[in-house]
Amino acid sequence: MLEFVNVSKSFWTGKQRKVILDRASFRVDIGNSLGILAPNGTGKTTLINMMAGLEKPDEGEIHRMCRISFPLGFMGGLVNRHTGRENVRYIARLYSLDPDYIEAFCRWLCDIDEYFDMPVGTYSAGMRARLAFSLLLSLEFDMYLIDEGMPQTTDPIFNRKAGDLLRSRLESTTVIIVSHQAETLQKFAKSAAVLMNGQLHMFDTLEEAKQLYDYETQG
Ligand SMILES: Nc1ncnc2c1ncn2[C@@H]1O[C@H](COP(=O)(O)OP(=O)(O)OP(=O)(O)O)[C@@H](O)[C@H]1O
Repeated sequence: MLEFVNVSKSFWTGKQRKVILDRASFRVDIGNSLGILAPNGTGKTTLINMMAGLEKPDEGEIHRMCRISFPLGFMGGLVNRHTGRENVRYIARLYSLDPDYIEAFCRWLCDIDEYFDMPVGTYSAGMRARLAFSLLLSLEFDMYLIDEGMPQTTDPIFNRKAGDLLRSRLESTTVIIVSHQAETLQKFAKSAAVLMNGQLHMFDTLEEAKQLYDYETQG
């Protein structure tokens, strides 16, 4: 279970206060995958980062009662001066998992040959994305956080291999996915919400959420 209790978050831009959440309270239960609709620039990434613990709220409490993933596509956990192998073994130990298994899985999935044993700082953007994505798939979480659909690398073979794995994983787990369009949420969301005016408005179905979202964004 993931719970926000009276959480506020805003940014001061130098001219105005940009409010993302204003004393918002909601909870997401395991088994009830949630799709969150929000227009661009309203705080989707900030919200997902707060869920993951990457960003702190200004006020309020966030309770994480299960294993919550880092956001899909997040690469901040990789250390440039360490090799891919060192990075994934280190993270395996952080999660109390078998480093040999995690290394073998990531080596197989990201398929970057000798670069796996070279510092991550030498990788292309696509290689980094493949390593981060492989790492996420090698770890087991109770809830997966996804910002705007599946991240795509430019490698079609990797996309197919990793996409199939991700889809089968997500079908049997709990997903929180944020997007500015309902179609992206359709496949996974059991319930839905709209992020608006600092609040997360919860609905039982995506259709209901979409009605409010369309009304607010299209008039
Ligand atoms: N550190 C920061 N300082 C000031 N403003 C910020 C900061 N981080 C985010 N913002 C602003 O807060 C708002 C929400 O940002 P966020 O990236 O969460 O939105 P988003 O919905 O994910 O955007 P997009 O759809 O464009 O990716 C934006 O207006 C952004 O410019």
